[in-house]
Amino acid sequence: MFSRSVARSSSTLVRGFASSARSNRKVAVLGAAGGIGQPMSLLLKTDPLVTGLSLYDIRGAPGVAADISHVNTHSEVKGYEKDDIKAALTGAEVVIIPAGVPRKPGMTRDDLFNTNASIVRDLAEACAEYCPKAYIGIISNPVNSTVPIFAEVLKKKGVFDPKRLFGVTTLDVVRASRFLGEIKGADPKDIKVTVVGGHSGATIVPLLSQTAQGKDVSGEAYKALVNRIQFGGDEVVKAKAGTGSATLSMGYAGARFANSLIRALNGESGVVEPTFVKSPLYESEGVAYFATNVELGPEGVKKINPVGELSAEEQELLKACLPDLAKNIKKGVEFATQA
Ligand SMILES: NC(=O)C1=CN([C@@H]2O[C@H](COP(=O)(O)OP(=O)(O)OC[C@H]3O[C@@H](n4cnc5c(N)ncnc54)[C@H](O)[C@@H]3O)[C@@H](O)[C@H]2O)C=CC1
Ligand SMILES: O=C([O-])CC(=O)C(=O)O
Repeated sequence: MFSRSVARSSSTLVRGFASSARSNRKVAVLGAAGGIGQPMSLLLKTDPLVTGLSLYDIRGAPGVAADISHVNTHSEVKGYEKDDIKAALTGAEVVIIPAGVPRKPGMTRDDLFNTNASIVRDLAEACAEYCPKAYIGIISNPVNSTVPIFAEVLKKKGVFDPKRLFGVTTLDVVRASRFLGEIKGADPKDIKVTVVGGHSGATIVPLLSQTAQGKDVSGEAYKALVNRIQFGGDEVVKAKAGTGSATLSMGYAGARFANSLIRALNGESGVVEPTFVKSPLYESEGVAYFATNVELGPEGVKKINPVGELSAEEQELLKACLPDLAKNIKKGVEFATQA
């Protein structure tokens, strides 16, 4: 489906995965049999840069792996049962984690904390033990808290490297480019919107003023667009009416993030993805993790870009984001350090 020659000339998943120098890259997906895990694993199977896929879940991963393994691309696929996490993680260079429960209508992402915090903590312990040098992308919500939890566990185990841990916020930029494209009648592939902050409601801060197509959106249209980007997840939760949250668009976004990361690890320069990482930008305000455009390199995080020039509206959005984000981060840190 994604041919190598087409992939080389493309920078987006729409035409195929962007590709760079060939290397061996084993990717583990934890939560691989779930709503996100399955389509994301399928997309990773079609990525020419992924040479091995290790699919782990507490239930159902061997079946998903058997199914995906028939797709005729070169990578090897293996599925692992609940007690096989050691084998699943050993040798993994990139680990993407969508394990955990999704929202139902009426819930916030923070309402998932009680269930997902301990899932993420346990998976962090396993990663610390079996793949301490891996580059890890966290999808499990609430991302604003699960990333700090993961970091604290790695710190306790003495293996935390802030350059290797990422909260996956790619879906926010995917949505922003699609929604802005819709109102402008433009192809989303030509629209790049920087989205900063965190990954829930008011902590999601789109910087429309920094895009050619977004800077003249104003008044009610601006408010509606910002609201749709901030609450795009709720739109899907409502439409799915109790059966879950975004899975297919997240599978796409997660595979895109993994592809960018691997291209950077392979030495491609100029790979930039927005992602929620340990960041100095607002640390003095109690916000030790923050999403901005991050330049990725062979070491993982190469350069954390500042937010850049903000409009008056965006300054207000950022002001509203920071205290919420600080609370979410503190909650995660306290959970992991007290546990
Ligand atoms: N970062 C983001 O932008 C987004 C994050 N999410 C979050 O992703 C998470 C997963 O969502 P879905 O795939 O829709 O849920 P799902 O319920 O369909 O799948 C989750 C999978 O995780 C597995 N699982 C549970 N505990 C596990 C453990 N300890 N180890 C390995 N696997 C485990 C389950 O068996 C299940 O197969 C949710 O927390 C959701 O809120 C969802 C959409 C976007
Ligand atoms: O809304 C949710 O719960 C899932 C999510 O993070 C998203 O779709 O952005």
